[in-house]
Amino acid sequence: MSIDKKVVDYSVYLVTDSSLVPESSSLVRQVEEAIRGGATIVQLREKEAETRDFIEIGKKIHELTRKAGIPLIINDRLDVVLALDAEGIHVGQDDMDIPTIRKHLGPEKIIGVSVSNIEEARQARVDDVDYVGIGAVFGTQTKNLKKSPMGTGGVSEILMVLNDDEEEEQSASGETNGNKLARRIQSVAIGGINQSNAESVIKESFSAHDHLDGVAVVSCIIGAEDAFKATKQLKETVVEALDIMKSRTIRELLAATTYMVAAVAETSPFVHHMTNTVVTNFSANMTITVGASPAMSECVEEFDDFAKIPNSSLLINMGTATFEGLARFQAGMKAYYKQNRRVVLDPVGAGASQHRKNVLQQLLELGGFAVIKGNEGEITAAAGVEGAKVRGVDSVGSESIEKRFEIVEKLASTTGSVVLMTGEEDVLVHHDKKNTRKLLFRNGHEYLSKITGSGCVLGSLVTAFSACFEDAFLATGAALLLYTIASERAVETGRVHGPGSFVPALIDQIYQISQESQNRDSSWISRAKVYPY
Ligand SMILES: Nc1ncnc2c1ncn2[C@@H]1O[C@H](COP(=O)(O)OP(=O)(O)OP(=O)(O)O)[C@@H](O)[C@H]1O
Ligand SMILES: Cc1ncsc1CCO
Repeated sequence: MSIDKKVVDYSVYLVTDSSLVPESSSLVRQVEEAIRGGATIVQLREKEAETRDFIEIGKKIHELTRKAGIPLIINDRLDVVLALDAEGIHVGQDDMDIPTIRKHLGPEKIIGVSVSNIEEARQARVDDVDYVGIGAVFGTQTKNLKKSPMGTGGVSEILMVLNDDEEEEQSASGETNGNKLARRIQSVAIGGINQSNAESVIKESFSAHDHLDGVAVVSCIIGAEDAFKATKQLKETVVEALDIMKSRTIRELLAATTYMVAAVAETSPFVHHMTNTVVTNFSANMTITVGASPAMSECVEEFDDFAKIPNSSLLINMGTATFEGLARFQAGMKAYYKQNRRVVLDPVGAGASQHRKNVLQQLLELGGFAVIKGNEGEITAAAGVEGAKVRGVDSVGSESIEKRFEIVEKLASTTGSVVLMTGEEDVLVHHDKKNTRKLLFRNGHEYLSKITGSGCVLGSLVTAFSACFEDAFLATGAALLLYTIASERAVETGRVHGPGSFVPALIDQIYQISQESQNRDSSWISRAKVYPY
């Protein structure tokens, strides 16, 4: 059975090294077990082997890979590839040049090359290889490194150029270079990767427009007493992490978040709050903490002036809305829309009483909200879905994830707004003409549900962020990540003994993350638990 190289799965890329095989096993046995455990591609790398031995062992391993329908790649030796009719070759920077190899192997064979910097990645693109091995990510016992490990940051930099169409056009300088990418170059990271760091390697190694396709490993499988179990465990981790990072939306969000947090502090948007009487002080403090500028006002006479302030935005929070309050909300919305400003709605307590339902109905009729955010009960009521489980301003009880997405999508499609449903897990959806983006977030500490106004102050952050960025979906996601990751870090300071001491620690951590982001330190974002849906 021949293997179509266009559909090869690079997720668990096994590289052999017979010197690492445990005494109780053999290389063939380790590879067999690895394939059974889920290895998706095998590279035979036997630097020390004589040609005859290399071919002998290659035949046995090729039999295994053929049976499993996965490719066998040969390290460096074109003659061995030809002798075995293997599926491809992997070469280093000092080995035979790619055009010569391609001439001998033809278009159907897989050619991979090791790259360790941006120039080599650009060259790999020009040479039209099928995949690159990016490394070494970490120090490794299986190879004497000539260069220092690049870390996941180095992998990201390479992924920034590897499949960048704009770069491709620039490098072609207006001419057709004949090598224009017809397809994506696949990529695996290599060097010191194992079961315990594979997830973070994949999650940290991304750029907004590209991601890894797998990890290449040697010792953690070849040297394992139980190669089947070792591979199975690695595969589960890798598949889950790749699923997340293949989502362009997630990559865009993660790549943008630190920048957005810094930019909010640097541009200091004005956040006009028409909010409830319970949370005014908390909301004002939280707004200041991210570097934005709050003002609480219900005075219709000054709305036009406020709306004209550069980078202004309006938050309407229905928490203690009266009938007279409704008219003020409407006046506020009109003043801000007149200046083309963003308005965010937090329909606090929607569904709790007939009065709130009426107020909400009229606000939605005027519409135009950049973002609508609320807890499950509130968003369910706003979506017009029967059975919202509420008690006053609290949401009680939870539907299945599927049902929650259904509700959020309904509100997002009827209003055109970005919709965020909060809770232990947060659901974020936006429908626009081009596409629908849907994400599930799992950060946040339980103490957020033990204090009043945790949703309301998140509304302040969402409003500040959406004042600064055209893409209100990413702005909302960034504000949510900042807030929920800060809540986790707050508790980890060791200074939190309950909900009371949690609040100041939360404010401190939001401030801290904002400072880190302004210093271009984005390491905090690797805590993000965000999933495609
Ligand atoms: N059990 C939990 N574990 C982790 N995070 C939570 C939990 N409950 C809520 N959160 C987080 O708390 C924030 C507020 O969400 P929540 O749904 O509690 O808002 P709310 O009910 O509108 O709050 P309030 O009405 O008090 O302002 C969100 O960021 C959410 O992710
Ligand atoms: C407790 C409460 N009541 C009206 S608004 C509010 C703040 C939390 O939503």
